[in-house]
Amino acid sequence: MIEEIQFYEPNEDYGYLSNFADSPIQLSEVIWPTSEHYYQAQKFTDHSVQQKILNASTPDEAFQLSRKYDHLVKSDWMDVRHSVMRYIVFEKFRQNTHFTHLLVSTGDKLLTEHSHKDSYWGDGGDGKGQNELGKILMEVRDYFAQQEPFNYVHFVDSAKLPTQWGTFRMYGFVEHATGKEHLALVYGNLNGGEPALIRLHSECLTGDALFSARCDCGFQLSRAMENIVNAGHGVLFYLRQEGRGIGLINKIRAYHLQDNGADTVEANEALGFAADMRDYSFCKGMLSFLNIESVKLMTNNPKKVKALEKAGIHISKRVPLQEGNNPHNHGYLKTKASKLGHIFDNTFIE
Ligand SMILES: Nc1nc2c(ncn2[C@@H]2O[C@H](COP(=O)(O)OP(=O)(O)OP(=O)(O)O)[C@@H](O)[C@H]2O)c(=O)[nH]1
Ligand SMILES: [Zn+2]
Repeated sequence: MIEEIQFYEPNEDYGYLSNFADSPIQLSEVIWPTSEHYYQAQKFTDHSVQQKILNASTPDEAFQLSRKYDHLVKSDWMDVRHSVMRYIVFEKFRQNTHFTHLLVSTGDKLLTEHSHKDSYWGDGGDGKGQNELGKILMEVRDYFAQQEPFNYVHFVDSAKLPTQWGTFRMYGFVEHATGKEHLALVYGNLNGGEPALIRLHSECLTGDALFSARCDCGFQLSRAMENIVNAGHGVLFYLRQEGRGIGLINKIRAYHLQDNGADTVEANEALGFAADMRDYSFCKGMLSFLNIESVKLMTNNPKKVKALEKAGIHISKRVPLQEGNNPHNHGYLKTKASKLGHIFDNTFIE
């Protein structure tokens, strides 16, 4: 495992850590294009110089301008520059939360600005520099790693997932509280402005992978993915909540009780579990990572709607997902309606 992350150019790996990364920061009425613009402008008391730097078209130009006016740098700059840098790096991550998720996902790795030109903010290229910018970034990371929604999950990696309907981008997250590995299958562009069509799909190995007809999960999973592709954009969150949170082996024990006449709620309770053990709060971390605030939610389960609303997500619409009714799961569906509050059209389960 890499223990050190070296960064420098904004367009390279981990470029978001650079002060040159495109990350608008609003301070009172002013929007600074990057933390570099702000940092360079603070060297001067002359307002016209500050304006020129603010309006620089690139962080590089902002840097060059501060060199051009070097003779006007305020006398106490060397005393205050470190606190200016810490302030603006904190604000950059406070206001650009996707970067914050990425920063937190670096875990406890050493962050080093690998700069041949700067042995104060960087490592001097030979590793002997002070790396003060890296130290600030690690401080900021430790702070946000304790804050919601960054403390729920951390992003690890993503990859293409071609399917029969279309190619999704699969994002892998690890839930801090349980260590469980959850997925977000993203399709299309989520930044189009309209609410994303999403599904919170609880893992059901028997239904999702073993073609079980005793529940509706597998039928719902395929339909949900097809709906997302047809909609042009959306996310299927695949949540490791097997057995409504009791796990696969306990679900088999519950099925065994159901084979002997118990219903899906009675079976859970006979095993000492609540009817539904799932908690969706960690989804807040994945939704925030993807910058999702308003959704159309494919579900028949009002509890999921409430869970997302509690997480501060706006549900613009609940989209029913009534699939796979068959003689083997008819009783199960009726119990979900009568005991777990699921909403089905009469035509679906009568
Ligand atoms: N304990 C238990 N879990 C079950 C049973 N049947 C399916 N599951 C699990 O229930 C979860 C799916 O939940 P459902 O209640 O079917 O549907 P839902 O996800 O709450 O609601 P929808 O979003 O409308 O699908 C999966 O984790 C399944 O493994 C059962 O009889 N007992
Ligand atoms: Zn199932």
